[in-house]
Amino acid sequence: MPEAAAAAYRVATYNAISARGLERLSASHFAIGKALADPDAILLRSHSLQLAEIPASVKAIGRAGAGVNNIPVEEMTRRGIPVFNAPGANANAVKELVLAAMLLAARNLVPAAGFAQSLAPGDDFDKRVEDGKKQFAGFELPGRTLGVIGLGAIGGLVADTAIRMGMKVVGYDPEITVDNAWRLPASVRRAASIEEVFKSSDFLTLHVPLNAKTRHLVDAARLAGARKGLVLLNFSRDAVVDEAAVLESLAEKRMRGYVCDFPSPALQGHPGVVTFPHLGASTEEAEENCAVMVAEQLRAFLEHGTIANAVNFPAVEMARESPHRIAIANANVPNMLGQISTTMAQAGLNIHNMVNKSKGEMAYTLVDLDSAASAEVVQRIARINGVLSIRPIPLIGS
Ligand SMILES: NC(=O)c1ccc[n+]([C@@H]2O[C@H](COP(=O)([O-])OP(=O)(O)OC[C@H]3O[C@@H](n4cnc5c(N)ncnc54)[C@H](O)[C@@H]3O)[C@@H](O)[C@H]2O)c1
Ligand SMILES: O=C(O)CC[C@@H](O)C(=O)O
Repeated sequence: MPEAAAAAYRVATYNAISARGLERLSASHFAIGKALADPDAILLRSHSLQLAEIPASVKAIGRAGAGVNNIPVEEMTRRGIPVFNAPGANANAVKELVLAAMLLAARNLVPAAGFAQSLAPGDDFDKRVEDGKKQFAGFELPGRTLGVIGLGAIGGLVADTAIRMGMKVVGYDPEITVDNAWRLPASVRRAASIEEVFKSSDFLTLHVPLNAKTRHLVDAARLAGARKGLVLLNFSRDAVVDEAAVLESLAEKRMRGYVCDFPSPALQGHPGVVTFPHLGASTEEAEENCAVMVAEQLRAFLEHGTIANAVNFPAVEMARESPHRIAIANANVPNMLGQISTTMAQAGLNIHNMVNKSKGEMAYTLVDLDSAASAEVVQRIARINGVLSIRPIPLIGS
């Protein structure tokens, strides 16, 4: 493909990425293609890279969404590769589906719609409608208690909307950010423990990332302590819930229902379960928001080395004042900057501007030089113990 050969950067896509996002990667600089070979960046949604061989050419991964459990983030960090996501960009879409889930569970809408659709035509049609409806009588939401586990972008919106609908909300999030805490309505009650949320909720909704701490966060012991008649809503990830424990609780009629975004063979056909095909972020608006946000982040990183919303890298901004920029990811240990700048000085390079930020065990440095670093100097820096990746970033014309 001649265009691909001419472009400065190659982006391999997996899953359907909104065209509005891809437009942010101009054709003059970016060759974009499904599973393109030797990519500089990978742009995906739920496609799993966990067992994939990620090519040596890859410099960044962009997740057009929130959850990054489909990406081997720790391995990427060791390789000095940032993993970007789109925080909050699909939160409203998920919130709306959670509301739909609460309403459909409270009013028995799925079986009721199935019943109405299944009625055969006949003289007594209207009578059969009226006789049948009794079995689907439900309840209303005001005054009921919604437990929210995880009060980030989605959990915060769900809590706020539930309060506006007259529900009581009890929340649990030991790692809540100050900004998210400020955004919560004052009437959200803070639970002292996760067990307290199970004990006091009519509905319980999960909005945590899937990781080692949240795997099977909903298990048999917690469900045993739940309020009778609980409706569990899972729009987080399948493995946050122990499905076998949920099915047992439903069979014993302790739980009223389980509504989730993750169908599985074990859940198929169960009358107390409603599943959707991972639809939470599937709105035009959310797909566009996520794709635009992550495409812009990838473009800024590839063209200038700056970083916003990487889950494993610090945020780094530096106005471009030189065509000779170098980006270095390194272990966050003493004397890395000293060794890097000494190597540059020994090669006669003058540092025009520099920024260094750290996040956890890794750090990231952007250096603008007054003249170009030779390939040999770049190699010398790459060999410094603790340097994870190094990339000269030429300034490309518009
Ligand atoms: N169904 C879908 O299509 C869909 C769409 C978007 C997000 N998601 C899932 O929802 C998750 C949350 O998305 P978000 O945008 O709200 O993310 P977010 O990062 O804004 O919020 C996650 C919140 O969970 C909290 N948390 C982490 N561990 C916790 C724990 N052990 N107990 C309680 N709280 C904990 C964090 O402190 C944070 O406030 C994503 O990671 C993803 O797995 C699903
Ligand atoms: O891309 C999707 O359709 C799902 C995204 C969602 O699971 C997320 O974590 O943002």
